[in-house]
Amino acid sequence: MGSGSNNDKDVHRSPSMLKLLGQRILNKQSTHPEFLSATGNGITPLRKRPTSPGASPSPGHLAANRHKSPSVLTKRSTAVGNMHPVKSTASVADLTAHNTNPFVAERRAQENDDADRNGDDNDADNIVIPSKGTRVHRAKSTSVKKVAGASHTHHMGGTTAPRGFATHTLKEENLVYNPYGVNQKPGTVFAGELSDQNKGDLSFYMHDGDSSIRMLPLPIEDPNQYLPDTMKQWSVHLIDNFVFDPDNKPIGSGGSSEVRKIVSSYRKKDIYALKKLNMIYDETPEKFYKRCSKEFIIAKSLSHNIHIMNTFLLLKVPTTTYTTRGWGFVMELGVKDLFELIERSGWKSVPLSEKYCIFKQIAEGVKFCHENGIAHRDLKPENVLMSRDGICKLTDFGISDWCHQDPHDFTSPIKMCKGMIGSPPFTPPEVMYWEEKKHYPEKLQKPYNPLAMDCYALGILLFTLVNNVVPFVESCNMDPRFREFEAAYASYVAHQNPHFRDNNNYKGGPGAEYSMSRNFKTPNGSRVAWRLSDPNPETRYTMEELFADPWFTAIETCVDPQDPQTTRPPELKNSSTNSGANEGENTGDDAASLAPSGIEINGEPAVAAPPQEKPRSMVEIAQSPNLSPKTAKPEKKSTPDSAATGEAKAEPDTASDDTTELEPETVDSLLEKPTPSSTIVDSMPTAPAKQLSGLTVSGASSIRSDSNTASPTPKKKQVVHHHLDVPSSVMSGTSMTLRSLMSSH
Ligand SMILES: Nc1ncnc2c1ncn2[C@@H]1O[C@H](COP(=O)(O)OP(=O)(O)OP(=O)(O)O)[C@@H](O)[C@H]1O
Repeated sequence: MGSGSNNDKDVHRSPSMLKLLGQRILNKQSTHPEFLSATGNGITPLRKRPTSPGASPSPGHLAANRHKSPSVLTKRSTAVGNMHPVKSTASVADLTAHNTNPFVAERRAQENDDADRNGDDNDADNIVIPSKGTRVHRAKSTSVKKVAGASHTHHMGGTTAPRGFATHTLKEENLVYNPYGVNQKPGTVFAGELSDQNKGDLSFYMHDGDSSIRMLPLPIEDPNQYLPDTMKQWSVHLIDNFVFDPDNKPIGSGGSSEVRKIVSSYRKKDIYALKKLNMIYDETPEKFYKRCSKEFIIAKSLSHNIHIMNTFLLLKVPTTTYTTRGWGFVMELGVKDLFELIERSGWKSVPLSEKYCIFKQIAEGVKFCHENGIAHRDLKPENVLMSRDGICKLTDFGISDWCHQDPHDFTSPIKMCKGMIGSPPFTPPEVMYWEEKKHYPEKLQKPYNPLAMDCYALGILLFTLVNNVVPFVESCNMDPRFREFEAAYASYVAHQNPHFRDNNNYKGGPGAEYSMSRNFKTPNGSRVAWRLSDPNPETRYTMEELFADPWFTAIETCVDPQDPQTTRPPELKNSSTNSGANEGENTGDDAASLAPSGIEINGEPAVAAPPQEKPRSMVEIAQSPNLSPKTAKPEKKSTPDSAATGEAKAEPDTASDDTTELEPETVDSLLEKPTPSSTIVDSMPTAPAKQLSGLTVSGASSIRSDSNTASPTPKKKQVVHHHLDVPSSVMSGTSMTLRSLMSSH
């Protein structure tokens, strides 16, 4: 970016910039540096970008705002005035279009029809690329028109695209009260379809069975119906073995989920994250189940690597004070995500060696995904979680996909993708061409390699880690900053380093005269970032090339990628579904004897004695809802005390103390029954919350030095870096703001 330095100068001295700063400071919109964005002035703030079509240009990086509905964020950001209208991140609608789950047989003929109509963006019938290396596109015989049509499937079928999707700035959107606090996206009934007469009528939200309501109809499906045999679960109800954390605040939220802490009913120190999944747009329940089960299958199949967030269970979540009924993942609990670290003012002072360590850990996670036939497709700081011992772990496989034409055969060719997915600017230009709103000529919309997409995101992540800001808002030539980058790239290769893109050429990359390279301090790090962010996917670094790069291989990390996962899998003692599953057949009262075969958690059998019987499906239960007296309940209800000590078997519904043990209960009634918060709180241990709150506070003490509360046999990691020790000095907001802006590029 030859002109980059001049531009940078202008940025730093621009009177309009100072004026803008003054306005912002006076308006007290925020004292945080990244809140002060400047369009076109070369400063691109880091903003949380949910993978969502309704993603607003939100100041979503502020912790306080992160749990609020996008509607609120949109309003706020509009008020901020000059903030970039950050365009849509990948469409949540894409999630539905990408929900092909090879493990689920088509359940309805109608569903088949739907799939055909929508097309599958992942279909790559005649598009072949060798798994290794050459990145050759052989154009499909499909007409351009058809390809373009396929892109519409990413937006819920073109004309049926939800309102709000095409208008990312959502100017017309009304602020709508969301009684659940769940992350309803603009374009759903809450923002787009709510008729006037319904506004303000809270009962409207509580209705069930109306297709426009984002609530699953009863009965909630049994997750086992959607899982392959090897992943079938003995227990499928959250309340069988977990309780909500008394704190009960969401710890994160995304375009289609809300994340809360839950605790094992038996071990108060075993704290997990519950990713409660929400329906999106006009998604049908069937599509919701397929989408979520696909995400779970991918996440779980990858949960054997230290750099992947461990996902344990896919469970039915009841309606409680804090959640609506549905499905949720039980996951390893992260302390914070990488976005939260980068947004801290102290991030700029984090030594490069630590940033490179984080980068390498992320790359290890990506490599593991690819080696296991999965493309992540939505890499960004928000989707990198930090464990309590400071290890980086990839999460959110919501738009991930099997990347080989035969998902089970990793030697089969790479399955090329079509359509807009991902989160700008981490989405590469070849994918951005599919963004409908950009109106790129259809001839530019070529099938793309999802692995190259991940490599590009890694490059932008490296730039972001090193420069403390994203390099541009979107990786497309409609973004002036990206245009500069692209031009600088071409110029550098043409005039300064003609062999830059050659294999095994490890000459240094662009130097300090390029603003994006200035903070690397080494042309070798710059080389890796530029090679990964190559706008041309044909010459972009592959993972193999990255892992062969001498600078990259020399990066010291604080964890060995071969280390085992450290989070203890949740203990399961109770299974309310299966306790009635085999009535009349099962002779044993022992819960373990009811477990289906093949259940594994973290590679280990969930129960000792797998039985032969199939778990009873929700359909079967719905047809014959009474539970067998013999197997209906554990023999004893747990008391708060016994739950805390882990001595007694858990009782799923601690509120129903006066219910007789043998009283027939339907799954519907279990799901319908709200869990009174007071009861939950009573039965909750208090220690974990305290310990966790200590962990989340930034400060001098290292997270590593804290005891590992999740694992009974914590593996002591070698302390090399303290990734979680990033101070946030917001106290002198104004000066910090100015200083940050002046030095950010
Ligand atoms: N296991 C976890 N532990 C702690 N926090 C988590 C966990 N999983 C997710 N989070 C938090 O919740 C946020 C949203 O999670 P996630 O990205 O998985 O949801 P999503 O709905 O798929 O989001 P997106 O809009 O990116 O698709 C994350 O950025 C993170 O801050």
